Amino acid sequence: MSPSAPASILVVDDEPDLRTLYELTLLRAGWRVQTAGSVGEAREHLAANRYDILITDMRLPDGLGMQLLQELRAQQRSERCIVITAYGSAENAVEALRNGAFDYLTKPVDLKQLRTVVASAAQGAADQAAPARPGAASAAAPGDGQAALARLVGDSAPMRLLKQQIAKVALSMAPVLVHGESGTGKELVARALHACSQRAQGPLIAVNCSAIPESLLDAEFFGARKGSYTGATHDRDGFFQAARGGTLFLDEVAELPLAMQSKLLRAIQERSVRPLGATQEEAVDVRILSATHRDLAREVREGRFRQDLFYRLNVIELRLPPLRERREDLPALCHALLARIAQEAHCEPMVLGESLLAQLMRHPLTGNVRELENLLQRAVALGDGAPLPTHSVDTAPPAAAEPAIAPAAPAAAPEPGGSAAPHDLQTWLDAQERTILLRALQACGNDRTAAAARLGISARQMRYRIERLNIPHTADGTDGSHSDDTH
Ligand SMILES: Nc1ncnc2c1ncn2[C@@H]1O[C@H](COP(=O)(O)OP(=O)(O)OP(=O)(O)O)[C@@H](O)[C@H]1O
Repeated sequence: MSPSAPASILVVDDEPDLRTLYELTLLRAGWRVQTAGSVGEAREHLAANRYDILITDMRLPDGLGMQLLQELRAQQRSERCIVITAYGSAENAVEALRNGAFDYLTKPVDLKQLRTVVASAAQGAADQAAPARPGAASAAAPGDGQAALARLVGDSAPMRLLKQQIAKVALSMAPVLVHGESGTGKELVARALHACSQRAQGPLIAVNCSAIPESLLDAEFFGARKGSYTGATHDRDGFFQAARGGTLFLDEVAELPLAMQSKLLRAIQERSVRPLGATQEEAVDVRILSATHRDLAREVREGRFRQDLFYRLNVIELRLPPLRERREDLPALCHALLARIAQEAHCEPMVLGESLLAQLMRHPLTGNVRELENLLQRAVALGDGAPLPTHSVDTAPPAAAEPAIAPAAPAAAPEPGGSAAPHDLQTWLDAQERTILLRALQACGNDRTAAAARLGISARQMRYRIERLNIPHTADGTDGSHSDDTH
């Protein structure tokens, strides 16, 4: 397709009335359309012509629309496929997306949604066909996409595979679940997926699901009308509306309470949301990405996560390898992180000494890249010669209640109100917070709810902070059970 020519579309449906309805809708929107009433007829058209988009019903008199999808894929054809599935048939929609469909539509097809989905597919086809500018990146990962992939530092085999997968799956509307331990870079993956997609010009709204108080979840996700709750002084958009035309990234999605999971499922299925206090649903054209460090299948088995939502979010799963599986990335990661630290501090990057690198190579780094970043910040603050803490942050014996990442020298860890300034405020603040949380947990016999109450924060906030700071399951370092892990 030349970037200026209207997209060409093949519509396959056995019901003549529907075929005509789709054809007229698409012609009126300015696209070129041909139609077929069966798999056989579609095959003939596809043998004779190239299209930008194939729209096919699932059930056809002589076979399944999915067969056409698989054949196009086997022939490595570039047509983007949109599958029309029966209402409520999540299996077909998910199977189509896993088979490489660009998107799906549910019967009865909403004509406005048809136009939106086709416009999105046509846009992607035009991007693919646009001649690459000299020095510009490939269509699969345009300039911003390449930059976002480059920000994901690492050239080890698992990272190379991951980057290939990102560039590939970014191109459709399929929901992606990013799975990886804390600090492995799940948010960076989500950003790269967005930047490599044709929605890159649209917004990316990243939401930390564990950080939102339960009572605000509805308004935050779906928006609220003026007066719908005390303090709602004006209409407010929610995350879904803010992400229109772009991507909604649900980080720590496993932490959503079950009631919210149902509402989220509905919003994804219906592609519309109803703001608090509103009478009408609003259509939202949003791609959903999500991430978790938990084993979501296990959360489903144990009744903490809805199976149907898991199924919808996990159409494509990307696994982020922990740092211990790609130790060879350490030097490049250190280099990139030191450059970033220097840029933020407006100083020259520290040159990584052999002995520090050797220490890092031996370090457990169970807190992954985030822990590496903290250790390097500490090394910059204290000088390369300072020995690293011997334990990883989340395996350090907390009985000593000394945060492993806390700068050791008094000058680097001043008392609040003291005259000396910390070299790195964030690391210092994190260290203080970690110590306070550990003390509260110890004082409350590891009861997180009680510790949260003692500190005047909600249990959700407590859980979020504990995870952010890689605090072990029990404040005495033993492997006890969670006391407040209800969802
Ligand atoms: N491959 C990488 N290259 C460069 N920086 C990275 C990489 N992976 C992670 N980081 C950095 O490590 C920090 C943690 O990354 P990020 O927040 O994406 O992790 P996460 O997996 O989402 O963690 P959590 O589950 O705790 O939220 C960030 O500062 C991020 O920029």
